[in-house]
Amino acid sequence: MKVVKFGGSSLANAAQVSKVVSIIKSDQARRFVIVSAPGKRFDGDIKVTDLLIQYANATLKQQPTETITGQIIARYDEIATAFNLPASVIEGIKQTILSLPDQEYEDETYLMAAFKAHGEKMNAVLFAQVLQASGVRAKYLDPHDAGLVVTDSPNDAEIEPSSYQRIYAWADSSVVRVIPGFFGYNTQEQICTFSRGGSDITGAIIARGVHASRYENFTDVDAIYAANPQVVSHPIAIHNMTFREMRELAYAGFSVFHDEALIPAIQGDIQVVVKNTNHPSQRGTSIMSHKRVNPAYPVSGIASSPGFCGIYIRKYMLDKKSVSQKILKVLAEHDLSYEHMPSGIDDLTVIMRQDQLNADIEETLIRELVIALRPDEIHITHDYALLMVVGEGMANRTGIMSKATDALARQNVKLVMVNQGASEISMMFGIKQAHADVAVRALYDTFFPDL
Ligand SMILES: Nc1ncnc2c1ncn2[C@@H]1O[C@H](COP(=O)(O)OP(=O)(O)O)[C@@H](O)[C@H]1O
Ligand SMILES: N[C@@H](CC(=O)OP(=O)(O)O)C(=O)O
Repeated sequence: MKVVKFGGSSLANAAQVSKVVSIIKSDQARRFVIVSAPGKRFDGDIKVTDLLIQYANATLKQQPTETITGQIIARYDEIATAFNLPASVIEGIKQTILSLPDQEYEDETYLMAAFKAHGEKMNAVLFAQVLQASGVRAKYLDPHDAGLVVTDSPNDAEIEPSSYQRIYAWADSSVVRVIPGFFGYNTQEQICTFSRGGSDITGAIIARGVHASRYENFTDVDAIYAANPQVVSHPIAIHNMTFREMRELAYAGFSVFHDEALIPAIQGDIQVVVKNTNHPSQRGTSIMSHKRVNPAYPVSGIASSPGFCGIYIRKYMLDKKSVSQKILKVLAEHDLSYEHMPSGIDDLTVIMRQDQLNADIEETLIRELVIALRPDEIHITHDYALLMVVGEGMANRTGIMSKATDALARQNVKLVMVNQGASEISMMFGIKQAHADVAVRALYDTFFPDL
């Protein structure tokens, strides 16, 4: 039995939804369908999740919301009309969207989570009706009834492992179950979402829960490519990759699959196949625990991710143990997380995601670090990107680092951080965000010559 997830691009309008119906009808093994909210129909369009975020913010600021709710409801109406669904379906969706501000929420963060989640919830309700109208025996299954319980972190939740046993109770369902992605409920029965792009996570959780033989993730590309196709033109497709390669690449910018979604798949040892809704017969990319490495191509992929900053600290006679403990304490007090902390004899840089900070938090952070560490120098540098070279074939190979740094030097890409050794299948560089695309292209041309 297979679990299939369709991303926002696959459900953006009625024409895309028709393709999804055909994909489900073409394989009886596709029993659990996870849906995202309608995504972008064209460049410059707005995803329903982003419209819902605007709606939540307008509600919180007590601003008018008619225009935004009109845009949200129109997205579902377009699909309901194309499939000739009864008027009661769109009426139900409309009333649910309009009544979101009238519900009770513990605070603003729970309100935001509940508004966002309704993009997927309404789409799953609608898509179950579309399937029925197309002759498929299908029913909506809410994450609550599926037993999908998550941690109490309204907009960045994680699965509670006890959920898997409850989900398993649905494994023998006699009808196709349509489940909204992206959210679950905490133990107080409040909606909490995963991080953005988190419908991939729901798909993997359901796949592990029902012991699926395969988790198919349908999107808008024929495969996962060795580099982002928006950066490198016509990159080579990766048809087989390992879980750990995908996890590192997803972390470093391959936004096609969420890095957290690999964890349930690894735990359940479930093959993940990324496929294209627009070309479902293409083989796509298979992600499993093992693969045969081609010695000619030790590198599988090159990724870059923007939005990092570094707090640079210089202190002579730096006692690493006490300094890092003090830094971690200050960060924890502000609920901030860091990604890397490379250090030298007198220097240390804390690399963090910049979206956690603003001018006020930065000022406080620097003030508290000065008090805690008495550094000789401290400053924050913004707009770094992390650049990652990943491949199972890199383990036990020499010369890869020098090839990479040579290629970057030829393009005048300055390295602010290098990390090799944390994982035997990857190396990481900190570079200026403005250099990221040039750097990805330089590394791609080096590791995939003549392709
Ligand atoms: N290495 C890569 N291979 C394929 N796609 C990539 C890669 N890196 C980034 N992407 C982007 O990921 C997009 C698909 O992911 P996403 O937008 O989340 O789709 P969905 O709406 O199906 O969830 C592609 O359109 C592509 O632009
Ligand atoms: N709709 C949510 C969750 C998601 O996974 O969406 P998509 O499948 O379109 O990436 C988001 O935009 O974050």
